[in-house]
Amino acid sequence: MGEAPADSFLGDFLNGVDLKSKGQETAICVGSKIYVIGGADLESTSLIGVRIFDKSSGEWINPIVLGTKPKLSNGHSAVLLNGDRILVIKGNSNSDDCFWFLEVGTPFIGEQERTYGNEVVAWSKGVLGNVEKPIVISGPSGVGKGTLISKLMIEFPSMFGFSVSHTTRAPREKEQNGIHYHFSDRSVMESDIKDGKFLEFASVHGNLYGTSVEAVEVVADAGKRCILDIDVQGARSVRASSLDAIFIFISPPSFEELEKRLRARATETEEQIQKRLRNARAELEQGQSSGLFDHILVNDDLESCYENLKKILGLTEGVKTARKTYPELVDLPIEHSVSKIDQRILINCGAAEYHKASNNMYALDLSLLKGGAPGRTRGLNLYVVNPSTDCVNGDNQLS
Ligand SMILES: Nc1nc2c(ncn2[C@@H]2O[C@H](COP(=O)(O)OP(=O)(O)O)[C@@H](O)[C@H]2O)c(=O)[nH]1
Ligand SMILES: Nc1ncnc2c1ncn2[C@@H]1O[C@H](COP(=O)(O)OP(=O)(O)O)[C@@H](O)[C@H]1O
Repeated sequence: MGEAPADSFLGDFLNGVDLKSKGQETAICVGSKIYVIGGADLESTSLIGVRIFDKSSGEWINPIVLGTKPKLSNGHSAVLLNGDRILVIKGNSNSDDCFWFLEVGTPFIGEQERTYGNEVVAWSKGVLGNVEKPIVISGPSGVGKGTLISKLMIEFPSMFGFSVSHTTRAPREKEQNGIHYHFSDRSVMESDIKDGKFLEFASVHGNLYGTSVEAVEVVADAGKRCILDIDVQGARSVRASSLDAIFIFISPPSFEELEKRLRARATETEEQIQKRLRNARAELEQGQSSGLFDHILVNDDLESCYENLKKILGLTEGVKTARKTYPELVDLPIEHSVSKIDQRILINCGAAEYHKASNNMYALDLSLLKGGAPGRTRGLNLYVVNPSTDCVNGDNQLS
């Protein structure tokens, strides 16, 4: 791409609140860089593209773009938040495809830029409402993690979803691809890890295991609470990631009992059993002493351990369905304007007769934002503003 002096470049865009737009493109200034969002993506013309104009060098940069990219719409608006991420609001889209975040300076981006040695930006889709925190379950092989998770999924089918990991280990007799694991080639998995498609990965008992961003997202998008069965190294990586989760370590009543269960399961060769038992000692030590886990449960009697697990998860009698807190669906018109007041974004749809959105003004509360790239940005609260009864007072409070 050619060079363009910054001022003449910005002159092509309309002025707005932190927002300059030109047809289907918006330009947002962050420090010495201008992020131009819209237009053709390098991979596909149906996706929103991102390029950066560096004011200090006068050069255009094509950054590495991580995360799922949003589909192009006829118009969007963009607002800079906290100087490190850009909220993109797409017109003519349903509420589940309306709000996107382009991270440009978050700690995640800093980390990725160090890895890639290149300019990086990352998309994450904004999710309305509050799905409860994912649950990370760790513990040595044979302790009963899978058994406890199956019990939860059977008793609460609409509430929990399992994060299906990728692994390079061979399937066991009753395991199905895509249900228990995505059984993968090491080279494919390694290349996907390099492309930023994994939330975490680890080498466990000689094989590669990993949680893809997608595995967690599909569960959350279905409005379900995600359960991850991963090893202690994976739990540590998730703790350091943007995924805000509850961490539970399952411990055996004794090492002898663990060995008994592992042998009785009869799914591993003697050599594999020996390897798992060796690793179990280290895992038990780390799991119980690292402070990484919020809860440690001893799986002695299965039923009482299961009851304790349910207590931790707040599952009392009568709670059987997912508590979905999604607000009504909205379909914002292409022509809309946005303004930012503290942690709230006001979206003005203009006169009702010109568009099919059923309301004129919405407020998007961002004060409880959680997560972010490479996963989803959650906790968006959208509500209708009634101008005749609601007002924005001097403290910038919408009341
Ligand atoms: N880090 C990480 N560990 C995983 C993942 N999936 C499974 N594991 C862990 O890998 C270990 C071996 O799992 P598996 O081969 O199914 O054997 P099992 O634990 O004996 O049933 C267990 O500690 C799992 O928790 C993953 O996606 N990431
Ligand atoms: N509390 C328990 N008491 C006795 N056996 C158990 C208990 N929990 C699980 N098991 C058995 O131990 C074996 C290992 O359990 P599994 O859920 O496969 O462990 P993990 O997923 O942690 O590797 C299985 O045969 C399972 O039926």
